[in-house]
Amino acid sequence: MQNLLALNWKMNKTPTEARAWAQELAGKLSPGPAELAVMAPAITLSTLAANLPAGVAFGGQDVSAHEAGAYTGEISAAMLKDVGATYAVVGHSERREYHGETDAAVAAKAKQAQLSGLIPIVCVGEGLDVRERGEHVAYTLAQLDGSLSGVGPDVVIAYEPVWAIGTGKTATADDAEELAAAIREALTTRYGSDADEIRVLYGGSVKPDNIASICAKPNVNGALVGGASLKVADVLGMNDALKG
Ligand SMILES: O=C[C@H](O)COP(=O)(O)O
Repeated sequence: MQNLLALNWKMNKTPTEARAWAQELAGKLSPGPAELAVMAPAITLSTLAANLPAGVAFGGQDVSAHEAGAYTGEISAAMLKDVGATYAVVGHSERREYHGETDAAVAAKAKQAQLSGLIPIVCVGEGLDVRERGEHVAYTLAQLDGSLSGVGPDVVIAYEPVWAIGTGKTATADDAEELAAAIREALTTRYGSDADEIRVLYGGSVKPDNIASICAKPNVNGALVGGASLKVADVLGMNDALKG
């Protein structure tokens, strides 16, 4: 399965900065080995559509659970699809923490994304307190179960331990694999053999110097990257590291 390098800019880059980033990438990227996808602020997506090199996908960082209508400030799945998006991140820990998103809300967003032909990237992962109690596997699988209620198998899962996000504390490759394997097993229970095609990403302080060992694990199929997605040099470094 081809690794997915999903680049989450979070609330960074104006459309002008996004254009410069995309043009720099277009000038320097050589094809493969990972699939690249930029999860960017919605206001930059048309600019990315016009400037990203061929083969580099993009998507939203969130999507509404509603199809259309009186939901001020929301972005619908159909809107993302119309500008050419392939993916939509749902249930990122920052949405769960700062916007109170529940597993049920995340599942509703993922379902709405799929109805418009987008692939949801469903994020799960435990906080430090849960990890220290040794309950990280059970916690994350319960979150996964609730977040996939009614969601079909055309999905990507991102395991992001919250304590490793933006902190410089990376989970070890073995930590990532422990959860990726548990997630794969849960996906197999839910989707049968379709689970073999579902990419399970790791996220949390991924950089050019640690991505290769993490993605070498059998159940890890790429990374969801925050801080190291902002500079083209780091993105090229991560992509090169996956060449092995
Ligand atoms: O979506 C990305 C994750 O939150 C990881 O962010 P980070 O690479 O800055 O730790």
